[in-house]
Amino acid sequence: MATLYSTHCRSFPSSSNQCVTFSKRFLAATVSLKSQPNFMHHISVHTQQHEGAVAATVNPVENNHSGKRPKAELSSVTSSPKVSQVEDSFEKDGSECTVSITVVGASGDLAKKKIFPALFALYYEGCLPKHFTICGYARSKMTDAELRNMVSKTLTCRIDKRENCSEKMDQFLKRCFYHSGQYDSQENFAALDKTLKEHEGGRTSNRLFYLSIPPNIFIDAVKCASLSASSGNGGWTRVIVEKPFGRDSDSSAALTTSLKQYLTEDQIFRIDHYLGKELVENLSVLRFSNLIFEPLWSRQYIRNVQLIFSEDFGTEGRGGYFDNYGIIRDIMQNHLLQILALFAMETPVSLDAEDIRNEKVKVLRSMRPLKLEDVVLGQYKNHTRGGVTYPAYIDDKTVPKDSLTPTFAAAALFIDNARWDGVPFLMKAGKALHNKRAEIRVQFRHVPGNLYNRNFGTDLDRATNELVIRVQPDEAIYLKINNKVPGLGMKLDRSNLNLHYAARYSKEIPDAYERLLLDAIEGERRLFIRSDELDAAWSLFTPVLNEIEEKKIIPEYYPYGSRGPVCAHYLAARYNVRWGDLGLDVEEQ
Ligand SMILES: NC(=O)C1=CN([C@@H]2O[C@H](COP(=O)(O)OP(=O)(O)OC[C@H]3O[C@@H](n4cnc5c(N)ncnc54)[C@H](OP(=O)(O)O)[C@@H]3O)[C@@H](O)[C@H]2O)C=CC1
Ligand SMILES: O=C1O[C@H](COP(=O)(O)O)[C@@H](O)[C@H](O)[C@H]1O
Repeated sequence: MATLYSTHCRSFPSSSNQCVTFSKRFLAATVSLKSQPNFMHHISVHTQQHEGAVAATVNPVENNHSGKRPKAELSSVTSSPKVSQVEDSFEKDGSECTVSITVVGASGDLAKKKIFPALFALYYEGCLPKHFTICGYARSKMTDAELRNMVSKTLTCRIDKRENCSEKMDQFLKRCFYHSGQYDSQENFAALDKTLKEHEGGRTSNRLFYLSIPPNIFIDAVKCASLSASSGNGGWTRVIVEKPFGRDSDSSAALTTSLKQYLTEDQIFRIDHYLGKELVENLSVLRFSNLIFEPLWSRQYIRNVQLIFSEDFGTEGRGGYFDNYGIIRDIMQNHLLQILALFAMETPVSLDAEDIRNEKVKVLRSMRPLKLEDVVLGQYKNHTRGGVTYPAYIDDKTVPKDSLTPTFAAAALFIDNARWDGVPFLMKAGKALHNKRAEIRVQFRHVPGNLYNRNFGTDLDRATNELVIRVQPDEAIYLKINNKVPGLGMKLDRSNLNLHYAARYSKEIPDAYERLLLDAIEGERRLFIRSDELDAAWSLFTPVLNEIEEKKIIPEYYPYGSRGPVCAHYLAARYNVRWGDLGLDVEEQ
């Protein structure tokens, strides 16, 4: 089974008698579960006729809501006439399971922009189970038809497969329903439970709640969902929680404690959507499946690592949320730190979620808490270019005029372990900069000796090998090397060995939310944040965040659309580093 690792879409065959169908990827990732007798006694695996799919029939080990994938079960069923008119997947023998996905906060920005489109993409790709229900839940009054109309505006057909798209959209929308209610009303959630049951038609119900709501109402919603709308008949109940997971160590711990009053850790899927991005997912593959990289992956050969995030727009309507958090909490403590952990962790024992997350926690716990002198803060100010005036951060109506909240930060972090001792991990994240980009840059040490030094002139950094993993946009992995310019002379040049995804693969890259939603449905936790990871992440940033707030540190003001504060260069220079994204080679622009 270990050789089955594959990113093939996980299709759900329609034959009955299969509560849960797993991807090859999942089977590979769960190899280590062999050692858990309870798991292997209750799972039988057989291959499907068609290429790429492997199905597993799972019998219940015990009947509870732990959210572990193997606990799905078969159930007896009674048909709901209302539902059976809509859905053709009802199995008369009652052997089917169903998944109900409730988007809590369905009227909001994230739901419209990301969650519903991702669910449609999964449906389009045949990745959802045969029988499923999607239910929007929010306080706004809406009919099913109004929800469908709202959702339909943001659904897109996949670029590489437009066939039957509108037909598929209609079919998908018929599976979408809406239920209006308060987030703190058990009664309203009990009514939701009733609606879900009607759609589930007596099948074993697996329930996924996606909390797409502001953090101050997370616990109310979790309490009500858990007490009044959990799966009641042997299926699992899982909750996807969106960031922010608190704003420092204490509030994060308090959130975890409150969540655990109603859910087990296994049921909580803390989402960091950067972990669902294709090139972040590829990081471990690149490193652990290519002999040429892993031996170089240490202080011996790597001079510094840079994690860079930039956006070419400001807070744009999200200032109310952002002002309470700032860029360090919004991007660094989660997205960039998660990438860093995956980049720097030791080889996990297996691809099992717990093995990977154990290694991530270890590396996070080996890091030094960030110090104020290793941080640069910035905030964007207005700027007029080409007759257009771009607003300052404090021009956002939801932001106080005297706000010191950083919209840009650069930081130098260190991992005090044998592999990374002394290697600066530089982070840079900002809004309203000159471009939109997320990338990992690995700068290698200079070649020892001076055979070709004079060909590089005085600037040895020009000759440094650099591996760039461009997460977005225009995904690519390229390695900067030195080579000879063809001809009779001896002139050296810099070139890129380039894996440019758009040129190499014609298939559209799935959105991060698609991968993560599918993982949550399948019970794959590898890309979700465990509570001890979260604690370790906050421990690194909480002291400096407190100090920034207590000392009211004034950020450096940078013009909207610029490259950000100049001080970021001084920070890098202190560690003998030059930001790789500045002197961009022509082919990188
Ligand atoms: N938008 C984005 O790009 C991203 C968002 N997130 C996180 O995802 C979650 C949802 O984000 P987003 O959709 O932007 O959030 P919204 O502010 O759009 O809120 C979602 C819904 O929650 C309800 N709501 C809003 N404010 C309140 C309130 N004070 N009390 C009770 N209900 C309220 C509203 O629905 P109704 O009034 O109908 O009940 C609203 O439509 C948040 O935790 C956010 O931090 C994370 C990453 C990116
Ligand atoms: O989590 C967040 O991410 C977005 C950036 O996500 P991307 O996938 O578009 O790169 C960021 O704009 C937002 O501030 C932050 O909360």
